[in-house]
Amino acid sequence: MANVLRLVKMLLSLPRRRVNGVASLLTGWWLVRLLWRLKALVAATLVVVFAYSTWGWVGLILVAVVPPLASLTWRAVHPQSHGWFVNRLLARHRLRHLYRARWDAVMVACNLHRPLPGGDHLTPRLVTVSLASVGDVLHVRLLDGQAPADFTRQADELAHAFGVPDVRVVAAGPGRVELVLVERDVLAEPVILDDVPAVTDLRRVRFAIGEDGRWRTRDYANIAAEVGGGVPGSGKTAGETSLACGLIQNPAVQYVVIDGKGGEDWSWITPRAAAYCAEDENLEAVLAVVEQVHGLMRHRLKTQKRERGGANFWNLPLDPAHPAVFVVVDEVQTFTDPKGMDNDTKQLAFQITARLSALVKKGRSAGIITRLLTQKPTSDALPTAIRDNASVRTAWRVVTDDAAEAILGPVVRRSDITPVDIGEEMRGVAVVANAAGRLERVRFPYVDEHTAEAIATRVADLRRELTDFGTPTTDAGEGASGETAGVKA
Ligand SMILES: Nc1ncnc2c1ncn2[C@@H]1O[C@H](COP(=O)(O)OP(=O)(O)OP(=O)(O)O)[C@@H](O)[C@H]1O
Repeated sequence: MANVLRLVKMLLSLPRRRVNGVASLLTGWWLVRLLWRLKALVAATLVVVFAYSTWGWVGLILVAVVPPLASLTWRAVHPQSHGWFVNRLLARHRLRHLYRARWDAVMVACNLHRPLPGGDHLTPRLVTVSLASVGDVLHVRLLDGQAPADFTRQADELAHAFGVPDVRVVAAGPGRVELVLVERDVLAEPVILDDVPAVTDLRRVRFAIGEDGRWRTRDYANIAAEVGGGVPGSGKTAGETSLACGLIQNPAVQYVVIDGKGGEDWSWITPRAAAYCAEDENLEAVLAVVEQVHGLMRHRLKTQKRERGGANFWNLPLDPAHPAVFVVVDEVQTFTDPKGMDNDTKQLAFQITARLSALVKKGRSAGIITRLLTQKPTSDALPTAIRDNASVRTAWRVVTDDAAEAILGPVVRRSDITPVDIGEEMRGVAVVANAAGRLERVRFPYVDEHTAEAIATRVADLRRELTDFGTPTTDAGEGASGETAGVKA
């Protein structure tokens, strides 16, 4: 009895951790914990033992051959789900064995912990890891009182601690942050598509890939107009082409293209375009097309509520009988910059600019989205009345800060990210404002004109005349008729 009392006394005098250790040793709990930690190994061993004891050597051969064969078959039949599963396994493995093991030490070393009285400390919680083409993404729950900016300040230290060239910090919602461990610049390589999926939801239209390797989307229900600019050959037309290839596959979308270059950059869309005009000199033809779209806008604004039950196009169901109309004006400076024009042409240019300005200002609730592209992003080429009403701006490579500001606005002067830094060889890379209003670099995918033409031909039966939707016919110029070269309306 005295011995038992002595033992109890001794246990009570031991520190709590050591008591737990002794209890675990005596009850065998340590064995359960060890087996649980090594559960994958234990399960594999049990399968091998079972196979061998049941089928002998044949069982062992089956165990060695069946899983890789099953995996290969799965990958061949459904590569997406196979890739997803493998990535998940890999991400879990890295979370447990690579990142969680070092997380506390890294947080302390980078001063992102919070010391507690008594020498202990709290660290932000590493919730999970996902794999992106740019590198691993760590999903972190912040400590109370922390903000993503605390991590942004320590991005350099984090990059050194994790042994990667760069760490990008992305706010991922209240109390959450994502650390993107950048191992490669995904924007350095072109993204070439040999087909483009149809856009089914105009509120989530994929348009480019961000620096984390993920697609960026736009909500076209909230966009009246876009402006885009960049030096010749920077990728404006190609960027628009890849976007159009997805949109034209939607029966509730019609496309109008006016190409101020006067070339064949957009000829691929002819089979599917409700109106196509590649005139750089016959401004009457251009005005005729713009008048048609403007007429459709006015018609919708005046009749939509009475005929369809709502004044705002985007509150009504999307319907091929009432399609969203995308109007692309490439090299818009051809029509808006009056320098060097004779008086008659100036008059036409003035009318075109006035109509475009009205479309930009009032088109949204009529379901008309105007997209203006220019290689000359100055106030002559893009009148401020138009530019300032365009909520989405895309700057491909430009060479001056003034040009960058002309497209993106004054925000670019305060940002580390600027289209002036885009290298000449990085065609298709642009700077856009993300949903939070911050500038970011993206890469537009590239679809060659033959692929684009094949897509347009495939869905040519979705093409409708603008006059089918209540647009008054126009006699503004002979160039507006379908017979005139380069014009189809
Ligand atoms: N996203 C891209 N990925 C890879 N290459 C691209 C991309 N975009 C454009 N390019 C390359 O750059 C070339 C020029 O592109 P594009 O015609 O779109 O330039 P642009 O800015 O519209 O020029 P311009 O103002 O002279 O019309 C393309 O023919 C293609 O070779």
